[in-house]
Order: sequence, then structure tokens, then C-alpha cells
Amino acid sequence: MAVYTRLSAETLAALVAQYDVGDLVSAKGIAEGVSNSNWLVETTGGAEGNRFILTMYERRIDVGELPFFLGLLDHLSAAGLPVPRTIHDRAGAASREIDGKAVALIEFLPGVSVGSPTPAQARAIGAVLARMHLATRSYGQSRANDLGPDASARVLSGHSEGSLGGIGEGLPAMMDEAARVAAEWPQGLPRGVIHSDLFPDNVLMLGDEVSGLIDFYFACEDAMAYDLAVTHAAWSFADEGATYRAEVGDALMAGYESVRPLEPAERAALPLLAEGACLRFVSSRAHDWLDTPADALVTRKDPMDFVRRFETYRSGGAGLFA
Ligand SMILES: Nc1ncnc2c1ncn2[C@@H]1O[C@H](COP(=O)(O)OP(=O)(O)O)[C@@H](O)[C@H]1O
Ligand SMILES: N[C@@H](CCOP(=O)(O)O)C(=O)O
Repeated sequence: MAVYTRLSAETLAALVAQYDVGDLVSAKGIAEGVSNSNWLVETTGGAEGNRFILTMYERRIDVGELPFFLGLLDHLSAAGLPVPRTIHDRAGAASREIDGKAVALIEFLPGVSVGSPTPAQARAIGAVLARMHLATRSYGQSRANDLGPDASARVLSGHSEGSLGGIGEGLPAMMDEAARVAAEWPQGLPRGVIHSDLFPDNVLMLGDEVSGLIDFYFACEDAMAYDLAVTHAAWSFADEGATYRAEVGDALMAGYESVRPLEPAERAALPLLAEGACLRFVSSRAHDWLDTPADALVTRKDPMDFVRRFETYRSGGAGLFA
């Protein structure tokens, strides 16, 4: 479910009239996603095109940070990355308000999210991630990562062992693991603006080509190798995290390093960064699992999927990144 707000045809038409895109032809709610409401909007067309994504920022996003997120889309798009640009209204604004909620019109990009990536697709996403990291060096804005290892440890320790254990047997042990990972977290690695949530559902592909990177609403400044670790953890597993797909993980790494070779310190840090990446999603998923009312129209994501991935990194260590 990802349409939390009903917008009338009149409201949509009045919004569209603020942009150089022609008149409203249709607006269809998009089912995917959990954070924001999204519509696919078609218009009769103007200087800015005729197909767009309209996003209404519903929760989890501090609208004061929208200039960082929307400016990043424009920066990466202008740098030639497959990232949708923000459509600005006739007055030049990147976002507007409807009934007190911020909305933005975003370029529509073609492509589909793959369910089971091939090595060729993983190589392509690795290369595009590295290109994105290089392109963010000239982005003038910054935003702190509020979901780092300390936050994961804090979120997990904010729940009782009993409630975590009720979700899955191995989950309470993640409290100590998160504290250890936070204490050992590597410092001084090369930093940049990172996506930090580059899961397959946030990438659009046409065959083996990446046609879109979307959903930059967790982007922040942090270690670039951490972003690679998040992407590795998100892409390289099957069977709900139970099976590591070495051919996919290796291809992702090779694609990344074909554009931006890792420094020795980054390579050495990868196993711990990958553990931290898994714990970031274990903690947010566990928190959402315990906090979401059973009748909410949102599909809860299973934290145990990322507990299993964590255990693979914990036991596999550097061997997984050789
Ligand atoms: N620029 C875009 N071009 C094409 N489709 C998009 C674009 N942005 C979002 N979408 C579609 O909308 C869905 C939800 O968007 P997303 O930003 O992931 O929402 P959420 O932040 O709620 O997870 C995506 O899975 C994709 O199908
Ligand atoms: N990728 C995260 C969930 C983040 O939500 P999104 O819908 O904004 O991408 C996870 O899988 O836990």
C-alpha cells in the first residue's frame, strides 16, 4: 500500500497546472513502496515531458531535508547518472504543498525491479553505484546518517529480549552483536554522499542495464564502502537470506571496482561494514514489526531475513570479499 492520501481530480489538475507539463490526463496510485504516496501522472505534455511520478511525503521524512534529497536527484541526473530529475514548477520550486503535505513531481524512468538478479545485472549495479559515489563528490550539500551502527544498537536495546525473541529465535542475540559492531566500527574511511538503501526494489533495470536509481530518502554522508556493503547485503542473497549467492556478490564487487577500486582499508573493513548494514535493517524491521498495528495496510518486512545475512557475514568474514 503506498497511497495514504486521496487526491481529487481537481486538486491534481490544479497542481499539474503549476508546472510546464500540459494538462492532466491521468493519475494512477502506485502500489509499491511503504514510506510515501506515489502516483504515476500522465499529462498532455510540455517542456518538461508528459509522464511523471508524483510523490507525497507522508512520514519518516523531515521536509526540511527535502532540498538535500531533491537537489541530489538533480545533481546526479545532470552528471549523467540514471537518476530521475526533479521537475520544478513555473516559479522554480522543487516541491509544493497540498493540504500541508509536501509533494514533488519527479521524472518517470522506465525499467523494472528485478527479483533475482543475474551476475551481469549485479555487475551493472556495482558500476553505477561507484559512478554515483564519484559524482556526489561535487554535491555541495550534506546530511548526517541517523541510522548508523549506534542507532541500530540503540533501537534493538529499546525492545525487550522477550518481544524480539517472539519474532525469531536468533533476534535477541543481535542486541549484543549490534553493540559490538558499533564499538568496532571503522573510522577514517573515504566518505561521500551515499544512497544507503540500494535494494533491488530501488533500482529499475532494462535487461542488464540500470535505467533508474530511485528512493534516495535515506541518502546521507557516510563511508562509500558502507554503501557498497549495504548493496552487497541487499542483492547477494536468496531464500529469504538463507542462501548466499557468491556469483552475484562477486560480480557486484567487480562492477564497483571497475569504476572505483577500493583502498586496502576499505576492503579490510567490508566484513564489519556488511554486518553493520545487516543490523541496520534488522533493527528498523524489528522496530516496525513491533510497532505496526496488525491491521495496518502495510506489508511488514521480516527482520530474520537480515539476521540470516548477518550470520553469513559473521562466519564468512573476509572470505566473502576475496
Ligand atoms: N522516477 C521513477 N520512475 C519510475 N517509477 C518510479 C519512480 N519513482 C518511483 N517509482 C515507482 O514507485 C514505487 C515506489 O517508489 P519509492 O520511492 O520506492 O517509494 P517508497 O519511498 O514509499 O518506498 C517504485 O517501486 C517504482 O515502481
Ligand atoms: N529497504 C528497507 C526498507 C526501506 O523502505 P523503502 O520502501 O523506503 O525502500 C528494507 O528492506 O528493510
